[in-house]
Amino acid sequence: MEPEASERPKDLVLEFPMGAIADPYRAHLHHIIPIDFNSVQKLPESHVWHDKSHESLFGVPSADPLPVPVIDLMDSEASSLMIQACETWGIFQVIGHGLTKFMEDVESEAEKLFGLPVDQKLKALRSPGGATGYGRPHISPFFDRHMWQEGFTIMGSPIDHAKQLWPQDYQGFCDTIDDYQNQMKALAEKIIRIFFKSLNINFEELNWLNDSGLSSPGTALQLNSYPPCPDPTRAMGMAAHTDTSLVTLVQQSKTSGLQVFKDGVGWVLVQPVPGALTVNLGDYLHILSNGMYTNVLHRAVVNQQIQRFSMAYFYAPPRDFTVSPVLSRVTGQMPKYRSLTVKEYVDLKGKHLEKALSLIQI
Ligand SMILES: C=C1C[C@]23C[C@H]1CC[C@H]2[C@@]12CCC[C@@](C)(C(=O)O1)[C@H]2[C@@H]3C(=O)O
Ligand SMILES: O=C(O)CCC(=O)C(=O)O
Ligand SMILES: [Fe+2]
Repeated sequence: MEPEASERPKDLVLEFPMGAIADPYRAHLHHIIPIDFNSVQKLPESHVWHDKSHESLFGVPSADPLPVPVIDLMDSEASSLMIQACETWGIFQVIGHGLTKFMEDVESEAEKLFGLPVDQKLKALRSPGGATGYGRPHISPFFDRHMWQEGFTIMGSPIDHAKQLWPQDYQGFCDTIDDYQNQMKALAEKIIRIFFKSLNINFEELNWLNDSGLSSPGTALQLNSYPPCPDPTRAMGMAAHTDTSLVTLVQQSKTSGLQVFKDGVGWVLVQPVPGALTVNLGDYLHILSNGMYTNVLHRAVVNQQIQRFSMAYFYAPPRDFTVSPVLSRVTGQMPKYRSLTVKEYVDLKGKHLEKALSLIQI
């Protein structure tokens, strides 16, 4: 492996000619409408991925990398294991959460949704200014090629889009999604409490638990489908990115595809563990910890045989919350980032994607 292949790429987006519309909130329809995956036999030129900054999609790292840590929530050491995992990896898997039933239910709803005829799915298409509904990844406008993916983004209740997808029969989907979001929210808060405690932030004092007004957390549920791909080594499922969240809980189906970038190693596969949820640390915990906790760079690759699904639950602070490197106050080190509100950060990320962090560096 070339030595530079194991250095985390700094300015990902520079590798791609940015379209005129770099702001996801002003995406053109061609950044939103997925192709009809059933109708293509050969990988279209529009989906051939040019990614010069990383080693080839399926390149195996020279040294056998350590697997991503798997942590049992019932383990008395769970909290310190999570913290350890995030100083290095920025990602771990959790088992022992007792949520298997909810995970199975949501996966079968996702399968049902993406199995609908294309015309039906397009009825729930995300609008150019909108955040929720069916379509390509929100980060699509940053890339000059398309990803081999279709997604469905939910914020709060999915009822409006669900009615368009299943005019008579939307309730089951909505109930399953509501239950799942409630469970994921509780688990996300449990994990965030652990990290906040390590940073001397009192989660209870933040008063996010009361779900009203401006001070409620920003949450989203993203359902992803990656259809079988005729030429997987030349295509990309989900381009490399870090999540705009404190933590993201990712449920992978049995089929592997999620990869994380580990400094000094390169791309490492997150091996699906039955019943496990993957916890990705996002940008906000990275800033709050003054860079101590890694906001994990990750991507999803595709395969030729099996349609792969993933469900990602994003948990972010309320939009008016000021994110600043609190760890620097605790330890006396120099802050690496300037303080800014969640709203400001979202705007920066919408314009600059992964360069957003370097723009707020001190
Ligand atoms: C709450 C979020 C977080 C978003 C934007 C918004 C709704 C959907 C999320 C995703 C989901 C898919 C990957 C990603 C990179 C994308 O394209 O859309 C995510 C993005 C982010 O983490 O920035
Ligand atoms: O499909 C996956 O495993 C990852 C999806 C992802 O990173 C996301 O939705 O943010
Ligand atoms: Fe992600």
